[in-house]
Amino acid sequence: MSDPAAIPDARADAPVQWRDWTELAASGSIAVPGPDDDKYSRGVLGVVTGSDEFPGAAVLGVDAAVRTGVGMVRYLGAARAADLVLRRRPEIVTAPGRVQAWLIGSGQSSDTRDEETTAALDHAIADGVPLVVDAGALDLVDRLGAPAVLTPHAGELVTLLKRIGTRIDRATVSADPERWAARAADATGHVVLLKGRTTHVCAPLAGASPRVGARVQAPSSWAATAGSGDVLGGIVGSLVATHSDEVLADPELLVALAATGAFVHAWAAERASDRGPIAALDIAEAVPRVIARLVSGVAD
Ligand SMILES: NC(=O)C1=CN([C@@H]2O[C@H](COP(=O)(O)OP(=O)(O)OC[C@H]3O[C@@H](n4cnc5c(N)ncnc54)[C@H](OP(=O)(O)O)[C@@H]3O)[C@@H](O)[C@H]2O)[C@@H](O)CC1
Ligand SMILES: Nc1ncnc2c1ncn2[C@@H]1O[C@H](COP(=O)(O)OP(=O)(O)O)[C@@H](O)[C@H]1O
Repeated sequence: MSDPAAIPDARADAPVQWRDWTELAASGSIAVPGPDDDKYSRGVLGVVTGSDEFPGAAVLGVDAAVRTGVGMVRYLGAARAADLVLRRRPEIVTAPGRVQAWLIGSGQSSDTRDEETTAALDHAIADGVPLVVDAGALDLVDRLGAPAVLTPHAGELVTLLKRIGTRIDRATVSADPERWAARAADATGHVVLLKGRTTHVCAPLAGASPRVGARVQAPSSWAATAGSGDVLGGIVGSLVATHSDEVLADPELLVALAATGAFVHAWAAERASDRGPIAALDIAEAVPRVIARLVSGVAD
């Protein structure tokens, strides 16, 4: 149970203007390549995800990122995961080099992080480009200097808040996700995307109040399947990499990009599902059709 006495109230519950994220809103966050573009100008996503324990998460995130429209993905995570990523996606580059954004943490655990992964995460955090921080990298939140989106599920949000002295449980988060997503954004100073049937994206308080939050309602719950969040990480990572300069100029843009990622994920799940069960990779496979509809504005 939550312990109200443990909740610091100084900046608590500053107002948020919640906006339901629509197809029209999402269509504004898709970068369409032009005649002068090449793979680098479109944006490169650096990825440090997966581990010997959870190599599949790396495959899922990378596959989703490629299908969301990034110019290139550099995968710089664990060796076993890299083999699997290349088997699924020969387009991926495993050589180090410049990137426009990083996706870190999916399929990792801070408890079992090896030296190689630690070094790769250190590099990503020091790189100065925007980050998408998932699962097993959320413990690094205090070290993030560049603009970042944190992508916890309710359990991970509980852990995030515990680190700043707020002791609540998962049920408390689920009962009032708007409040706790906003609280986590303020506590960390980063945009927070709290996953669920309704996904809440909230910016930290920075000057003007109320700040903007975005809500994405999934049309069904078939996306609640293992690895689905790893796919979401790849989608959001791709959107951030393709808008890196804009994010560095205005970090609040991460709210629109993250909400668009959640929108694309929810509707890709819907398309893949056709009212039946789906696997996480099915969601990734349906992403291009959802993006095509967003950029054409035409229903098929
Ligand atoms: N293919 C891949 O590579 C995949 C990789 N993945 C990666 O795995 C990492 C861990 O992420 P996660 O969210 O699954 O675990 P975590 O946040 O520790 O929460 C665990 C909570 O769940 C609960 N719980 C467990 N079993 C339960 C049960 N049968 N029935 C009911 N409850 C059960 C458990 O409760 P407990 O057993 O302690 O009571 C605890 O509260 C992460 O890096 C992610 O990216 C995933 O995306 C999956 C696909
Ligand atoms: N009941 C639900 N209805 C629709 N989508 C859901 C539901 N529960 C979770 N999701 C979505 O599924 C994904 C689950 O992510 P996560 O919990 O990180 O799973 P995993 O770690 O297995 O990848 C998120 O995108 C979340 O928004």
